Formats: sequence, C-alpha cells, structure tokens
Amino acid sequence: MNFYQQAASILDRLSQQKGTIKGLTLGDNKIKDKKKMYAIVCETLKYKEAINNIMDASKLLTIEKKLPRSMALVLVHDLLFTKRGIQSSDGPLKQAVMRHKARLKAELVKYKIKVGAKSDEDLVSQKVKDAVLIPRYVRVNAHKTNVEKAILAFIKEGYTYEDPCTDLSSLPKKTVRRDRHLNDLLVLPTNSDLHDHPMYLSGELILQDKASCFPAHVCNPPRGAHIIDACAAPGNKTSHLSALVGNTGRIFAFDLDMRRLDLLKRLTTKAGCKNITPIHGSFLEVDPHDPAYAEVEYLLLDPSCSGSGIISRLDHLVDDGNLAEFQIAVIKHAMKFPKAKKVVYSTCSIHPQENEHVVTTILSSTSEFVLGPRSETIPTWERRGLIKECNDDADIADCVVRTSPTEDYTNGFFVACFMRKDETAPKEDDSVLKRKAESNEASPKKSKKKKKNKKKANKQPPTITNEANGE
Ligand SMILES: C[S@@+](CC[C@H](N)C(=O)[O-])C[C@H]1O[C@@H](n2cnc3c(N)ncnc32)[C@H](O)[C@@H]1O
Repeated sequence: MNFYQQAASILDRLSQQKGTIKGLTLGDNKIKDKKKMYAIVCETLKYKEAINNIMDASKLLTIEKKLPRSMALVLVHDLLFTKRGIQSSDGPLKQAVMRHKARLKAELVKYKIKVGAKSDEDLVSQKVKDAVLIPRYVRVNAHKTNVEKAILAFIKEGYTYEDPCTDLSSLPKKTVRRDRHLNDLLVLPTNSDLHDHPMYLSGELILQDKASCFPAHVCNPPRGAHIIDACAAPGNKTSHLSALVGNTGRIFAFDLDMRRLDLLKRLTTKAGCKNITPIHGSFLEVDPHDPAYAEVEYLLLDPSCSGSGIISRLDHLVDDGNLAEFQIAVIKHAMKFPKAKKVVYSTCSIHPQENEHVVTTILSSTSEFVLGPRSETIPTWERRGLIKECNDDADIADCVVRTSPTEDYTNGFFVACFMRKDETAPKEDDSVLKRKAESNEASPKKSKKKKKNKKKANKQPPTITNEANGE
C-alpha cells in the first residue's frame, strides 16, 4: 500500500471508529514515516469540511467513479493545501485527481469567497481554532506536593502569581493562578508547554483538562473507600481518585485495552499511587457479587464516547458514532454492585444522546437510584444540563454538569451523579427528583423501555477509545 492509500485507509477506519488518530498512525509499525502520516491525517481532517464542499462542487467523485472519497480527501488536501502538491502523480487515482486540478482550484477560490475566508487558515474547522484558546490546566498531585508548594516553585522560575479570574481568553505569559472551582487545579496560559518541566517529569503535576477533573471531585470518596474505576485507562481520573483518598482504601481500575492499561500502570506509578489494582477486561463482565467487590460503594464510569467535546485533539473531526447503548449498559451494570451508593457518569462528548438522554433513560429504568442533587455535582459550576434534552425537566438538568468548549475554556464534557435512594434520603426526602423517579417506576410505558434496554445491554462493547486526558 502506498502512502496515500495508507492515509485513506486510516481515514476510513477512523470514521468506523476503529481507533484514534494517534493509535492508527503512530501506533502502526507498518507505516514507514509515522510523523508524516500523522501530519497528513490531521491536516486532512482540519480541512475536511472545506475539501468535501469543494469536491462536491467540482463533481470530482461523480465523474471519477473509481475514486473513493477518503482517497480523494487526502489527494485533494495535498493538491490544494500544500506547497509541494500531490507527491509524484503516477497511479490511476492520483491521475484522476490531477485531471480536475484546474476545476478544483477554481472551486477553492469560489468556496473561500462564499464563506468569507481570506486565507486557507480561515477554512480550518472552528473546533480546531478554539483549541488554541484553552488554558493549560495543571492538576497538583497531592501524593507528591501541594498547591502552595507548586505555586512557589513556579514563582521561583519567574512566573507571576495572579488571582483567579473570570476572563480566561488571554492569560498573560508566565502567569499562574488557582482555578476558581477546583482546589487542586492551577491555570496557566494557553500553549504553556510543561512536558519537560521537572514538576511534570517527577509526577508532581498532572496535565489534565479542567473538565476531566470534575468526575473524581463529584465522586468525592472518603478515605478508606473501595472504588471501581470502570473504564480507567490511561488513568488520570484513577490517579485523581487515589490522591483524593490519600492512597487509602482500594481502587479497582478496569480497562478492556491492554496497551492502555499498561499506560495506566506506568502513569499511576509515576504519580505515586499505591492503592490501585489494575484489571484487564471488560467491566461489563465483572460479577457484581464477587466478594472482591463486596465493599465497593463508589463507581466512576468514564466510558468510551464519541469524544466530540475534545477540542485539543482532532479525533472529534471524525464522524461520530452512537455509543449510548454501551454507556447505558455500563451504568446499569455499576448499579448492580450491592453496596454501590454513588455512581458517577461522565463523557467528553457534547452530544445529548450520550449525555442527558442516557441520564433520562437510566432514571426511567431504576427504582433504586436517583440523581444526586446539585450540591453533589460541582454546585458552583453555572453550566448545567440542557433542559430540552432532559424531557424539559429543569430539575434533572440542574443536577448534571455540562461544559462548553466554545464558552468555558475547557473541553466539552458532561457529568452526572446517581445516588442510591437511601443515600439521598436524609437531605433529599422531599426532592422533586426522588418523586419523579418514583413516578417513573409506576409508569407501564417506562417498564417496557426497561426490557428494551436489557436487550441492548447484551450487545458487544464498542472498540472505539479516545485518549482524552492521557496527555
Ligand atoms: C474515555 S476513556 C477513559 C479515560 C480515563 N477514565 C481517564 O480519565 O484517563 C474510555 C476507556 O474505556 C475503555 N473501555 C471500553 N470498553 C470497556 C469495557 N467494556 N470495560 C472496560 N473498559 C472499557 C477503553 O479502552 C478506554 O480506555
């Protein structure tokens, strides 16, 4: 397979959700020049929307019937958006594109006028442009240091400490500040590269997006707790949980992907975690009545999702799939653990199908769990669920958290916290939510749904993974 065929095949596998960009390019030993392959795949995805429009307007694929769209995407990318153009034009597919060179270039000019683009860069997907605006969030790892010491270390290096601010759009260079919502998080300017920083190399600092730090805080387990992290790798939330319980209790960290679980072992060891038991396998196949998990009260579920909220990576530019069935199955399985009292669900997706819809489906299928109140779910965070997507129920929406990649200076994210009814009872006896869950139980329509979901839950787990947070 030549270079362009390999690139086209990667685009196809990405759209079938058979892996991540990094996994399919940098992780494939059959690819000779991995960096070059990574670059062409990323660049093509950045301009994908523009290239598709230009190809459709030029009728390229209608005329050249043997040219697959993915192959055309990479070839047209090189033709229109690189100085070198298509590298060597032998081979029938390359020639097929070259025959339309003049028309494609003319359509590019027309497209730019149509969308008001002054340069090629203006055609880059909005999500990619937004990525440059996200500050550098740094979680301070309590196993190794504390926030005060970390700030002092930055000051010694010439950073200025500033008060938390609301305007995160343009943080001055070499400044460090505490986060306004999370007490173990620091905020540095966009593009601060800390990958070679001594505090990162020693495991004192974890490079983790703000929103992905929400789930462990919502879980908020006490010292000594037994916890399951059901879809754990590469393990940033696992090491966060470990830090919150001060290396006490036990954390069972499951992951289906051995390679990613190995990464979890490396990262959590580097972070100084001593209470984690990594387990290779599907969480859906774990027996909730296994005595090993008899004391598990807290479960953190961060299952594979479309990754549509991640703007610092390009995987979101691939067409999204529907992973809701799998996500629902994971939550239902977690609720079967006999002592489970808190089940925290999160995604790095902005799609209601993977977020609010999953929550309402679960609420209508359980008589034992309700949504934890806002006070359990980062109460100071203003952006809550989308009311319309919660069956117009403002109470449900208020209990869950959303982050918006374009407005909150974080990746797009979603968190919900289910609690066993007895756990919310003292504070929440009159909670509207509780009453709602009870009325759901009584609804015959809902019990039908219950059966349907049970069927769905038996389906194969999806193979897609995304590498959110594994920075
Ligand atoms: C979004 S990632 C988790 C990120 C992780 N929580 C973190 O913060 O570093 C989802 C993970 O779920 C894993 N996964 C998918 N299906 C699974 C299953 N049935 N059981 C356990 N893990 C699964 C994937 O391999 C992937 O590593």
